[in-house]
Amino acid sequence: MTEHKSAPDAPRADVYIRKIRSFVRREGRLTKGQAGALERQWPTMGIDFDGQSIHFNEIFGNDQPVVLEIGFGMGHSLVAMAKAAPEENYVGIEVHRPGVGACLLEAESQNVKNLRVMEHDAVEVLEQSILDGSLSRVQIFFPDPWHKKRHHKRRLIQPELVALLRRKLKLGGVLHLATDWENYAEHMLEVMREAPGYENQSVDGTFIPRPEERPLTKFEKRGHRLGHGVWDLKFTAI
Ligand SMILES: C[S@@+](CC[C@H](N)C(=O)[O-])C[C@H]1O[C@@H](n2cnc3c(N)ncnc32)[C@H](O)[C@@H]1O
Repeated sequence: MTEHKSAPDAPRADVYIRKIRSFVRREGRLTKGQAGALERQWPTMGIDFDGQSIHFNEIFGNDQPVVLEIGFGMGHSLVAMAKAAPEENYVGIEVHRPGVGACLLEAESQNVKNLRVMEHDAVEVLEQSILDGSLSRVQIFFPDPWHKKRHHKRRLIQPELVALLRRKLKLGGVLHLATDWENYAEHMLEVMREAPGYENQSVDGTFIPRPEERPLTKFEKRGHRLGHGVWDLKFTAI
């Protein structure tokens, strides 16, 4: 694994993997609380995306392991995980501004310090700014399932993305995925089985039991209400 890009501050225009977005930008209105938290906390907890390399040790002021969550929604589970593990650094990337505001509001009320957030497309951040071998864990919980077959190409979990994530993970790092949509769970397993450089942590080569460290997320609760199952996958970078 390379620890650094050869030209650390050059945008990686050569590695763009796709233009199909996994999200539709919604102009959600911020609550007063979310807007206030964004204003107060962004200067310390926000990372502006500028296409340049991000050096986590400089941002956090230490070299603790870094956990990245993609699409954290309202961020409550991300804040709970960061609070429960002060010996790790957490970075969340989300495109939905009210979610970013809600996450900062929760982080503020929980006095969480080992968390930074970005408001941008995670795929672009990974392609352009996150250094190879810099992540200890990546978690993607309940990504949009894009139910209709003609929309499956919008699903975040695709061979190109998991290959990109493999480069960003350290050796021995972990990719943790969860979904409440059976067809997406099968798709994730298929993609991961074919992905070079990963080993399934499941004893039977499929899914793992729900890990205790994953707090209940908003979308998991919604899945329960709708009578959906939940599928967790954990793969180690080898
Ligand atoms: C179905 S929600 C799940 C939210 C949360 N993980 C949960 O379980 O409650 C998926 C989230 O992923 C975000 N998202 C989708 N594609 C993204 C991308 N490329 N970069 C960052 N966030 C993304 C969406 O804005 C949305 O908030």
